Amino acid sequence: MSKRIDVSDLNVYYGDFRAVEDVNITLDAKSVTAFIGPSGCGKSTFLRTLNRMHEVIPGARVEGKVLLDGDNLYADGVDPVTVRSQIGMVFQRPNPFPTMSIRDNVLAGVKLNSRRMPRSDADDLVEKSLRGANLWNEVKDRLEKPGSGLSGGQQQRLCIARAIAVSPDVILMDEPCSALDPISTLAIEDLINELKDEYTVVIVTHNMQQAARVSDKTAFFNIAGTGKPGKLIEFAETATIFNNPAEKSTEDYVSGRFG
Ligand SMILES: Nc1ncnc2c1ncn2[C@@H]1O[C@H](COP(=O)(O)OP(=O)(O)OP(=O)(O)O)[C@@H](O)[C@H]1O
Repeated sequence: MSKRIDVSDLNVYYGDFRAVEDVNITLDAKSVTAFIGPSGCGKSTFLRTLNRMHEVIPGARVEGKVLLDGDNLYADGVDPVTVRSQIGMVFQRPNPFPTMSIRDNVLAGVKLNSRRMPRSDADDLVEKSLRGANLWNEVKDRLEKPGSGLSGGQQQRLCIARAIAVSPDVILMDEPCSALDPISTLAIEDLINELKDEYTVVIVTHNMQQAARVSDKTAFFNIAGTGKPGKLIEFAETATIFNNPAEKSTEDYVSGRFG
């Protein structure tokens, strides 16, 4: 089930360094939100705080609130592993488990959450997830072969199948197409468009056309200089960000004048 994320007064630190300052934003359910901005402005750092993935980085910490349909992900007693099953993540480089079969890759997250299920239920889930990731027809005859035998674009769709197999509410994608060729990129973009019927999708991208093609709303982040924190400058409907932004720095960035 797709859920809304409300972020308030969020600051992110690596040790003493404040990497992201005072973000307030609402990410709508059943929609795609794109994060854009120049290198180092904190897009990935901020994205990771939405499912507590930053906690695997020593010294990384947050102040502020992230609510998933009203429930604070940072409240006392909330298990980050549970958070990550509600809010899945797809990374820049496709990262299937290389020696694991395609089938077991899809089921990897489900097994991690220690859900045991009968073989026929697992088969159904594998098919449903691979269909959901637009990969089923390409792999249905080789489910027992290793995930590493797929093309880069197929591997990324396998990772998306693995993410949706645990029935998350939200899918975070950190530059999911940056390692892919144009055809595979279009396949992922089509898929993102379909995923928003069921999930809240957030995507970090350096590709302006991609942000314009796939997202409903766009958040522009910027940084005043090296050593300064990244900030959310403007957040609006994607058409507004690209055609009629309120801030000059947004206009400069989307028109390619910097970044
Ligand atoms: N693991 C880390 N430890 C310390 N500092 C980090 C770490 N990861 C990122 N940073 C710093 O935090 C700031 C934001 O980095 P981040 O990777 O979030 O930016 P970004 O906007 O996603 O950049 P890019 O577009 O280049 O991927 C940068 O100054 C970066 O050097």
